Amino acid sequence: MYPVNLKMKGLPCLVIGGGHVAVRKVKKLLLEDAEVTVLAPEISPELMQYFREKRISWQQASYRKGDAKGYRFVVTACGIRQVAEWVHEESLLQSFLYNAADFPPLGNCSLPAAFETGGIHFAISTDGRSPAMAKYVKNWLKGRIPPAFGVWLDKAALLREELRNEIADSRDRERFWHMVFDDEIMNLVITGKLDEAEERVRNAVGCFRSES
Ligand SMILES: C[C@@]1(CC(=O)O)c2cc3[nH]c(cc4nc(cc5[nH]c(cc(n2)[C@H]1CCC(=O)O)[C@@](C)(CC(=O)O)[C@@H]5CCC(=O)O)C(CC(=O)O)=C4CCC(=O)O)c(CCC(=O)O)c3CC(=O)O
Ligand SMILES: NC(=O)C1=CN([C@@H]2O[C@H](COP(=O)(O)OP(=O)(O)OC[C@H]3O[C@@H](n4cnc5c(N)ncnc54)[C@H](O)[C@@H]3O)[C@@H](O)[C@H]2O)C=CC1
Repeated sequence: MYPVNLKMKGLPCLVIGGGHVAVRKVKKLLLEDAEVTVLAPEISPELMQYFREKRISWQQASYRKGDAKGYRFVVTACGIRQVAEWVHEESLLQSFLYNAADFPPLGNCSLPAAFETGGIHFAISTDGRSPAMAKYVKNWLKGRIPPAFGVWLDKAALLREELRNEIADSRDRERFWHMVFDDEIMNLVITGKLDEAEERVRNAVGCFRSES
């Protein structure tokens, strides 16, 4: 498994099937501003609502061989093996990403249980062995990420831009960031002593600047 973050904005995506699994995949794609087409003879009320609001296109049909052509990300969620086999063959010929939600071994990628908090993205996968466990671990982790992490990320991102020019050497920058994210400073962050943590970082910046 090779984790990767995909930019989906405007990407033509096809979801085959219109039941509850399709709804979950469509929702995630819409959150990323993908261009979504659903292909199914019947769709659930939730998808019908998206269709009426023009947030998705709907091809009211059963899948025919070749229908995936032109799409960059394709999901099968109709539970029909023949359809998944066709899409599998097409994914090999046309190199699109294929999430086989109904027959996972035929696809070339899967979706993790994911969440974002304070600008930090988490993705949990069990490599298809127990999606329910991935969901549980997601919720377990969600409740354990200190809100201060998000505040600290904002500070770190600003400092990172600032220091790119101020600490000339890339190795020094690397050493600096390892120091910022050590347990001592992060424990200050976690216990809400953000001002103290920031002061330590700023002092350290001073040292690095005078060294370089
Ligand atoms: C391989 C994979 C392919 C893919 O869909 O990408 C896949 C496959 C299958 N899932 C099935 C069942 C369930 N899936 C869920 C839920 C989720 N499934 C998701 C991902 C994945 N599911 C990929 C691997 C993820 C990993 O590596 O762990 C999540 C994480 C992400 C998402 O879908 O967006 C999302 C949680 C979202 C969240 O909350 O964040 C639940 C629980 C529920 O719905 O509450 C159940 C019932 C309980 C159970 O079976 O565990 C079945 C039918 C099995 C059968 O017939 O019995 C198959 C097909 C099969 O296994 O053959
Ligand atoms: N990956 C995942 O997270 C999960 C996957 N599954 C699997 O996903 C599949 C779908 O599950 P549900 O959404 O609950 O099913 P469902 O029965 O609610 O929906 C099936 C949909 O496929 C459409 N359909 C039927 N034949 C079609 C065809 N030839 N071409 C295009 N669309 C067609 C139907 O009109 C319907 O909209 C099942 O195989 C199930 O085992 C189930 C749970 C979770």
